[in-house]
Amino acid sequence: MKLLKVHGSENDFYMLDATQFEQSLTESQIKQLAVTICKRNGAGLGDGADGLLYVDKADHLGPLGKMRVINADGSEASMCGNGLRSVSRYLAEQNNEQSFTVETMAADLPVAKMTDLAAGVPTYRVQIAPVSFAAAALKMHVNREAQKLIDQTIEELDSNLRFTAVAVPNPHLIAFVDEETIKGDQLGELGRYLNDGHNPIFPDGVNVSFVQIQGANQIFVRTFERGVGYTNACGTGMSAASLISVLLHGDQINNDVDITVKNPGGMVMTHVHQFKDESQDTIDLIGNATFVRNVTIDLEDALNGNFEQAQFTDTGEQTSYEKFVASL
Ligand SMILES: N[C@@H](CCC[C@H](N)C(=O)O)C(=O)O
Repeated sequence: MKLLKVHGSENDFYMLDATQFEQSLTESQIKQLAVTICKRNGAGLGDGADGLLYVDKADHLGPLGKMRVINADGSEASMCGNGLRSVSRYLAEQNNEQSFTVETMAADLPVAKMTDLAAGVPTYRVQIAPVSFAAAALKMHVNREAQKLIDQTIEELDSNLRFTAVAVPNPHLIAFVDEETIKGDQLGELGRYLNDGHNPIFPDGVNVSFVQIQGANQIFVRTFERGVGYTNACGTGMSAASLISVLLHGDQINNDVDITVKNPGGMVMTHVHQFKDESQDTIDLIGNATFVRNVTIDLEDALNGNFEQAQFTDTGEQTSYEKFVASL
């Protein structure tokens, strides 16, 4: 089996092209593979990963391919912004196309190759959509079954932080904080509680992001992800944070020019497109799609967590990415 280790803003994944198999993997094999290879600290394949990007043929005419996203804990997500950039690059290079759509769980999304952010840093734009603020879409039960949560406190969580919840279409909970809070432990405490599978507010879990406004059209976002934990960046989280920044802090963050979104793993650009009907809103997410290494391993070995025979070949792209981050 061939795998590709990829990342977007150091949110890292193993990408698996399902078309290489004569017989499709079963659902339980896909989940088991994600859980086994993504483990960190030497327990998984290589340095592990935040998730598995499962690339397959599209189910219908139009898209160049289909992306499924399996988190490191084996749960499936409806969307992954950082992952979609790498999948877009993979499909672009396989099919010699620059602009096309990719099927995802909730929508076929337009993607395109862009000018590289820096030398040796391949860059793609992906659309993040559909957007919904509805509690039902978020599977959220908050503040006596409020239908939306926009810039409100949640007393059970914190009496000062003001939260906004939005599905893009995976669920996100966003709060604007100061520099000390963004660096502190509260994000992890909230993230662990809201993703414990028992809490009454988000029983299915939620991605939690703290956002700091750093200047005109510049924000910093740190995310605790559902199904993973802290990640270096979350593409849908940064897109959701950009939309909420425009909504709540339009004096500093607006749609006139791209928004610069810094994160612990690097930087992306976003652009929010707003419509009268907010369910039509979309966000462009522009950032690196770095292929770090090719991996070859026997499928049965990978499923059984036996990684001794795995072969790794670095692409050399990571050096260019690190140079780019150092220049920020
Ligand atoms: N890292 C991703 C989001 C992956 C899915 C998320 N953990 C979820 O369960 O919703 C991104 O870049 O968007």
